[in-house]
Amino acid sequence: MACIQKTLRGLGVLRQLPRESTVNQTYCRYASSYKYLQVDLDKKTKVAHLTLARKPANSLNCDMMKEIAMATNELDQDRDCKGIIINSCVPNIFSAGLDLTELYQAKELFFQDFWRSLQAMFSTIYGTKVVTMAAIEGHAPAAGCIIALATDYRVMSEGKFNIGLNESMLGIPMNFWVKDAFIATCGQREGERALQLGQMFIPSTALQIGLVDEVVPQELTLPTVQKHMKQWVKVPGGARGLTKSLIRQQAMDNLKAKADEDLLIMTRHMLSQPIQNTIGAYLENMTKKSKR
Ligand SMILES: CCCCCCCCCCC/C=C/C(=O)SCCNC(=O)CCNC(=O)[C@H](O)C(C)(C)COP(=O)(O)OP(=O)(O)OC[C@H]1O[C@@H](n2cnc3c(N)ncnc32)[C@H](O)[C@@H]1OP(=O)(O)O
Repeated sequence: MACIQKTLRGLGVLRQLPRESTVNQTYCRYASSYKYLQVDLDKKTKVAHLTLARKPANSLNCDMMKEIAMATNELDQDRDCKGIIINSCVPNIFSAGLDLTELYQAKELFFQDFWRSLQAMFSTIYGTKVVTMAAIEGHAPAAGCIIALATDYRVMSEGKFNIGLNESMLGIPMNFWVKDAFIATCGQREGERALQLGQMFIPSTALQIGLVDEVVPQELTLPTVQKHMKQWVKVPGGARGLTKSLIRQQAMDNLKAKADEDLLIMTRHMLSQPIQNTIGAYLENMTKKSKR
């Protein structure tokens, strides 16, 4: 979609994307194109599955975020695609959020690329006119939650899983477009509470505050999303897509206009010694935990 490509180019990312739409892609082309994703488009149903596939936890490194943005963009331009379902091939984990090993002691240039890739991943999913849904079959902290927030409909599995934006608990201030996406989904009051407290939610509470739309047994999560997708793609795409754009355009414009400012602020925060110490300590804890 021209609008997304314009935004992405405005963000200064995805320079490697082709300018022209690549229609008539085959099933195979998608399946074999990515290192950290499986992308399968069923030309009959016109629904694609974009499966996050970076074991052990689908933590989002810079390349994976670029791949997600590229795959979404390709599908967005494919006349054979009307809907994208994002799910995970890692049992019990949708995504563990940003790859903290890449954020720890990151060099400034690398961090800039990393952060622009996060902006691009979000804005590509958020801005596509194609229907997007998330099948959240496990944990979805921080950037895992951000992917889900960018979609049109979220179904989460019952179980001892967490979803939410825990940044302030980690001593890191929220940035504007993540805050906006959360408030657009859950409302001002829930946003004020959840984001200041850095709250993580179990599925039933996530449902109560509107962070997810449905909670079902794990084995029914993907089938439930597929059922809803079947309904949504029946709605005439032009009208539905334009309505979606109308609703989301302002947030997209804001992100585009303030992307550089966001990058500057986040570079200052994330590379500061106190936050680097927090990330280091967090990583150490995770290593200790997985050795136990
Ligand atoms: C601290 C910096 C925050 C920056 C905030 C910036 C604010 C701006 C806006 C927001 C942008 C988004 C920020 C983020 O996404 S920061 C990342 C936040 N993520 C988390 O806090 C989750 C961390 N992980 C977990 O809580 C658990 O792993 C999880 C519940 C997801 C799964 O638990 P489980 O017990 O099943 O699995 P393990 O913990 O044993 O993990 C398996 C292996 O995966 C590695 N792992 C997990 N998470 C990450 C990660 N985020 N980055 C890198 N690696 C990760 C873990 O170390 C295990 O590895 P090994 O098997 O090799 O030991």
